[in-house]
Amino acid sequence: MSVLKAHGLNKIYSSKGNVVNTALNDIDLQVEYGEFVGVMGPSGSGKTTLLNLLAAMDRPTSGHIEINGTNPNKLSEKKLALFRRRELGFIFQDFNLLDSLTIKENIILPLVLEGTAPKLIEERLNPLAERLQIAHLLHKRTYEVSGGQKQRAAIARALINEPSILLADELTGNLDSKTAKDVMESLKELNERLKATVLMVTHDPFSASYCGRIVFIKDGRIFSEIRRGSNRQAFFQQILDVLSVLGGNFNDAPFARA
Ligand SMILES: Nc1ncnc2c1ncn2[C@@H]1O[C@H](COP(=O)(O)OP(=O)(O)OP(=O)(O)O)[C@@H](O)[C@H]1O
Repeated sequence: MSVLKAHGLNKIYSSKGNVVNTALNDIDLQVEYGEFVGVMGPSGSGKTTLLNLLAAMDRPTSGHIEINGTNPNKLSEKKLALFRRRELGFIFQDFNLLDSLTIKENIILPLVLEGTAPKLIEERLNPLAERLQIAHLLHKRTYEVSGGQKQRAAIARALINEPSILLADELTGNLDSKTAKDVMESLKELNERLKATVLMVTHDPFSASYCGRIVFIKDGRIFSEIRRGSNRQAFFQQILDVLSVLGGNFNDAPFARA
């Protein structure tokens, strides 16, 4: 069952009627229920643009998107806001937690906004916090916990309303390599145990090696796609091989880890 279907996506940035940039060109992408998909590509290849379109933050110039059977671009502003809150979970590089709230208040915010009953909120929160190993931190403020713990809280917040798909943008970009590994292992476990469907944009081949499939884009087009076998280390090597063919700027990526 497909959770996400994108067909023939084009995005042209223009200014005063003049084409400034063709950022995406005829992108077809399908994500199945329970998949863990990575999107990689050199700087400027169109990854953020693609994520923005899939997150319904921006509209394609042409093409069609369907998430859980709904085309978000056909919704009114009000319905779109609800759609994004119910169907999509977001994880960002800089966590996007509210510093004035506790970890628990941050995590449950999407349910509070929905007017969910406190009992149901607790029933959703507790197993998720346990699984992400942040149950002991729920009453702390964001500045009292580490970067990895903040990102775990952000993952919990993204999953608490059981979205159709989790969209992540460089979620390990602000984490050291050991913390990045721990966070990716947790995300992989949530993907496998809860069948959380994940689409993640990343520059980091190590983080990407936790995905089940990687889609590479170059100059706004799909360049290639690889699937993981049982061995993560072998997949890591395969990713490096594609990146070396792909070229572009991956200098900030930690190539040495496996
Ligand atoms: N608002 C905009 N107006 C005009 N051009 C834009 C705009 N946003 C992005 N672009 C251009 O579209 C292309 C794709 O950009 P995008 O940010 O999607 O790439 P990216 O792969 O996410 O890059 P990075 O890895 O550096 O974040 C680039 O050529 C970029 O300069």
